[in-house]
Formats: sequence, C-alpha cells, structure tokens
Amino acid sequence: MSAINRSESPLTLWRCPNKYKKLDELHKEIRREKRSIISVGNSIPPLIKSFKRLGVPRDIRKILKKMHIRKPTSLQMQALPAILIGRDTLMMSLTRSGKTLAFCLPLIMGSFEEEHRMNFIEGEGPVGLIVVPSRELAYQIYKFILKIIDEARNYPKIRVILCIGGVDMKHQMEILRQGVHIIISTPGRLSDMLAKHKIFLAHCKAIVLDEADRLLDLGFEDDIRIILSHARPACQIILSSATIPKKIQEFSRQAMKDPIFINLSRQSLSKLKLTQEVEYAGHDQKLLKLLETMQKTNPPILIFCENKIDADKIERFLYEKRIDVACLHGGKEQNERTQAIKDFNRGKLDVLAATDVAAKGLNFYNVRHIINFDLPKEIDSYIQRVCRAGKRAVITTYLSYNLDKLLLCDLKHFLEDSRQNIPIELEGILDGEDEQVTREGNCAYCKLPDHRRSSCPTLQQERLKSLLPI
Ligand SMILES: Nc1ncnc2c1ncn2[C@@H]1O[C@H](COP(=O)(O)OP(=O)(O)OP(=O)(O)O)[C@@H](O)[C@H]1O
Repeated sequence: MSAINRSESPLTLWRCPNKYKKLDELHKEIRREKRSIISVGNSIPPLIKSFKRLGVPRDIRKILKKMHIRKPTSLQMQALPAILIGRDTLMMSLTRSGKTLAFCLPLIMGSFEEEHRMNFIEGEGPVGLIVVPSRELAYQIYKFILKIIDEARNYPKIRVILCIGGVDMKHQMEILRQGVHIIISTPGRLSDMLAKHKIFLAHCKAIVLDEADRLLDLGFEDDIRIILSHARPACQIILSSATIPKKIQEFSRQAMKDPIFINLSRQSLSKLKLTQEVEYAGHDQKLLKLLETMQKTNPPILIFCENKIDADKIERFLYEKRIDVACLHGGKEQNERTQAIKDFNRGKLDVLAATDVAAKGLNFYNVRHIINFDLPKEIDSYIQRVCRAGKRAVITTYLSYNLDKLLLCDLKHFLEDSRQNIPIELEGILDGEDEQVTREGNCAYCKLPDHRRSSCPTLQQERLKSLLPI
C-alpha cells in the first residue's frame, strides 16, 4: 500500500464558480422549482446548467457530446455540484434522470486528478467504489465508464475493474495489482474480497451505493455495513435510490454526514408523453388477452410480471405463437440474461418478459409498449416500470379484481399527476381521503392549486427534512 495519504482530501478540487456562489437562497430555490427539484440540507450549492461551468474538462465534454450528452439533466445540475464539492449526497429520482452520470463523472474527474498528481502504484486504490445490486447493472456502468476514459487520450490512464460473481477475476486481479482507480461491484463478491484482504478501502474517497433501495430490499444490508466499515470515516457517501423507504432513512441517518438530499419529483415523467391504460383481467384470462394487447403498438414490447413462473409462462406461450421473445429473471444463467438484454436492445427480440428485480436499473431503448402483467404491490415499482418506456409509449396494466383500494388510489393519483385521463375502471375509486384534495380541488396539504397532496412539493420537502440526521 502507498505511503501517501490520499483519503483526507475531497474527491476533486472543484470549487463552485463565484458567479453561482453569489446567488441568494431565493433565486436558487426558484431555479430548483422550475425543474421540479427539491433539495434539502445545509449550504446546498446552486443548480449549474452546463458541463463547462461544472469544470468538466474539454476533452470529456467532447466525448459526452459524442454520446449525445450535451448539457446536464435537471438532476445532474444539482447532484454534480453537490458531489463535486465533496458532500454526502442522496439522489432520489425516477429512472433515466441521469443518476449514473451524476456519480460516474465526479469519480472519473477525481481519478484523473489523483493520477495526474501522483501515479498510482502497485496495490493502490481505489479512489472510488460503486456498489450495485445486480451483475448486469455493474456491467452496464463499467462499460459506460470505459467508454469515457478510453476516449480521453489526453488524460492519464486510469484503471477500472469489475468485481462481480461470474466474472473471471484473474484478469481483474492483475489490474488490481497495478493499482486501480474505480471498482464496480456487487456486495457479496466485494465483501468477500475485502475479507480476503484482496481489496482495501483505506484510500477510498467516495463510495456510491446505486439503487440503494434495491440493495437493502435484496438483503445486502449486512454486506453494505461490512463494506462501509472498511472505509475511512471521511469517505464521501453517495446514495442513488428511486424511493426512500424506512430502511434507507435509517441507513442514511447512520451512515451519512451533513448530507444533501435531492429529489426530482414525479411530475418530470409527464415529459415522456405516455399513454397509460388499465384493464381488468382475471388470472386465467391474462395470457389470452396478451396477444390482443400487443397489437396496440409495434415492438419492442416489455412485459413486466411479479414472479419467475409468470415470466417463463409468458415466454413459452409467445414462443409457441412464433414471436421472438425471451425472458429475464433471477433464475436464468448470467450469460442468458446478458444475451437477452443485448438481443432486445438490438431489435433481435420483439418481446422481453421480465421480473422487476431482473430489470431494475437496466436501460432499454425506445420501448414502445410496456405491459404490466400484474400491478406491482407498490406504486413506486409501477413508476419504475413506466420509466423504462420510450417517448410516446403505451403502458397497459392488467388489474385483478381483488386489488388493495389504497394501491388503486395511488395509481389514480399518479395518472392524474402525469396528466393522464383517468380510465373508466379507476374513476369509481374514491379518493377516500378528503385529505388528498380540498373541495375546491386544491392540494389538501398546502392548499395551492395544480397538484394533489401525493405530489405536494412542500410536503415532499418537509418529509425529506424529517429524514435529515439531527
Ligand atoms: N445529460 C444527459 N443528456 C442526455 N442523455 C443523458 C444525460 N445523462 C445521461 N444520459 C443518458 O440517459 C440514459 C439514462 O441515464 P442513467 O442510466 O444515468 O439514468 P438513471 O437515473 O441512472 O436511471 P436508472 O435509475 O435506470 O439507473 C443513458 O442512456 C444516459 O447515457
């Protein structure tokens, strides 16, 4: 291990430009409101609207441009300055809001700076660690980072490795021995490597927990605690999560220091201009309905279901109808899963039937139709699924007859928030809670028009505030 202490200084030397520093709180807040951003915490940096002002080096901006990334997304405008100044950050937003770039870019910039300052030597590093719940997601992020650094020819060479099950570790270990800047891993494999003293986090400056809600859902809590216990207390923690369930609240209270919470509210989804429809269907009718439902659009069509059995059943049924289909779930071999995603994204498959867990965090391109074979148990999972859709896609959801009224109520409110006509099937569902809207149709919480309690920005901000460590 190295003799220099790399861990006490922040990830990057980036400082907020003076022009932005001078903005008063009111103006910062107005800019956030315009972009449906809610930020909570002490001394939150302002939104910064260009990669140039964010200090992203010119060559990297050129590479991003080639990837059709010209300006930061709303989330990145807030998250990048927060992460770049070294603050613990929790990003809560829907999928496709650009969270991955928001944490990858600072790690890449930080690694370049480190390597520029002093070459990494044998056994040194990592500067940054990214922990994700699935191998596919790890691979996707790995490829994304490689794409950027491989093209950055005028910058010092930085090394990235994948530390996940199913990958030959021999080559990765070789790179590790040369000194590594960024590690992308799944929790099980990483805690194993830490226990065997093959990886050290003593000099790690930032740890990212991507899809943090899913990491905890999948029971990786103990692994995460072990991983964090190997890091220095000064290590920056970055969490990305689509929802903030209780476990995340507790976790962030314990693990994060003076954090900034950033929430991109749901209204931003309305930009996708989706058509969302629901149909009642008994369990036995669903397969038969499927062919008719699929006629609504051209492929690619993504079918979501809650369990592996249904995913397999759908695959078999459509295969017999000579449709190019595959399924994606935890019971499939890694190479089958990778192949299915590749084929679907390249247009070789018309239909992919997937469970939520398997599809979590993956990017699918230009999906025209999402069919929810069943309504997930939580509205957040429904929203996650919807986020996989391309622009102007159709979302069809099969509702069973015995669904929880509150869940249907959540669905109805979500459709209202996304400016959808309420399907006749949901019209009869009473708000039940007069608390949702006042008699004048205003938000029952802040009494302002144009939104409901379920999407009230003031309420969301107050909820986030309550999550902050005391
Ligand atoms: N500033 C940007 N401008 C244009 N495209 C972008 C920008 N940032 C990211 N993208 C692209 O948008 C897509 C989704 O981004 P990304 O995967 O970072 O979203 P995410 O919020 O992490 O989603 P998920 O929760 O699904 O992981 C990717 O194809 C990415 O390359």
